[in-house]
Amino acid sequence: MLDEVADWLRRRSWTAADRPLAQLLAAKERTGETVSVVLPALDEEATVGAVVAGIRRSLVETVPLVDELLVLDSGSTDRTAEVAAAAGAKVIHRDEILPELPAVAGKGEVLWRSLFVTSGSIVAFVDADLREFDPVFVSGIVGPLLTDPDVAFVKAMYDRPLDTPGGSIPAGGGRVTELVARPLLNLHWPRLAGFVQPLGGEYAARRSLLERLPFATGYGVELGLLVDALATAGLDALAQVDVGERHHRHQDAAGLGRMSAAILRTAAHRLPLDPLHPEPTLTQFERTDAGFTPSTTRVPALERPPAVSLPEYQVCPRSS
Ligand SMILES: O=c1ccn([C@@H]2O[C@H](COP(=O)(O)OP(=O)(O)O)[C@@H](O)[C@H]2O)c(=O)[nH]1
Ligand SMILES: O=C(O)[C@@H](COP(=O)(O)O)O[C@H]1O[C@H](CO)[C@@H](O)[C@H](O)[C@H]1O
Repeated sequence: MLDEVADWLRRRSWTAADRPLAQLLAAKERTGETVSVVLPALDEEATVGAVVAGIRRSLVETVPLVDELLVLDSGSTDRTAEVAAAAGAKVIHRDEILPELPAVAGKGEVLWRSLFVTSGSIVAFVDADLREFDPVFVSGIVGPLLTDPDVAFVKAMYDRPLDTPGGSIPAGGGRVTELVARPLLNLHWPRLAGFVQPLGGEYAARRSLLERLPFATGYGVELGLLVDALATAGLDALAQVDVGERHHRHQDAAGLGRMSAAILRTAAHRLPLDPLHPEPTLTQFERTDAGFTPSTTRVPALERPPAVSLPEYQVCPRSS
């Protein structure tokens, strides 16, 4: 892990408890910041209501942390819109936004379009397929943006069990994160190796940053925004907050394959042109009593030349 990342982990990695709600409300009052929460939703009738109700009850009605709560309908064919509206969200269909620019399918498409129909100086994105949702997912990621003017982009970090019909497998979730995104970032953007959940769907940022970034229209949006936020705002403007444990609906291997392809394409579009690091490493994280503890291992990079290029190579007669 780069020294810069180890230092970043000490300065820009927090827990939600580090900023009590009262502190956030006072900061919001003082700074005049406004908060929009956006839920991208494609056929989420089973879960969107509880997520919306949780945010509305805790962060709109009980305390005025959230000023705008929007469900962006990504072309649902179920009752997502009705359920979300009944729970108290504003609901806008992607086709209602920029009709002269026909919408394409994808999560990133609706996150990008949400910027045209929201007004908060801070925008927080929250998946609509979350289960056991806790409003701290929102207050945790919004907190640093209210109290630290130097921070512009905040990712949630959490334990990610894999919930199966047979039970919950601790740390089994985040499969594309562990198999695709984390290796990609460590190899090509090692300054982002400190992010525990680089693909997490819960993150918040200043509008003044988001409006200057391109949005990959598909599942590459999280990786693209993280890489571009680093390039645009610098590592010190990025942060992460531990908000506990995340449960969500899991896709099958085929779905994760399509997601991985989108992420790899988004990364390929941004690959830095500088030479590959001669001794790359991979930093992974484990939840311990001290929080998310990093462990770094070397990535084998040595390649042997073709055998024929060595004089020692004699074409040995094939043994019968
Ligand atoms: O084309 C899409 C794909 C996904 N989503 C939403 O984006 C969030 C994350 O998508 P998903 O749950 O499929 O990703 P996963 O969490 O499985 O990686 C969910 O609220 C989806 O409803 C969306 O709005 N449009
Ligand atoms: O992190 C991951 O590996 C994937 C899949 O998670 P699971 O293996 O189903 O827990 O989930 C995330 O990735 C998507 C692409 O960035 C995001 O859009 C989702 O919000 C996030 O859940």
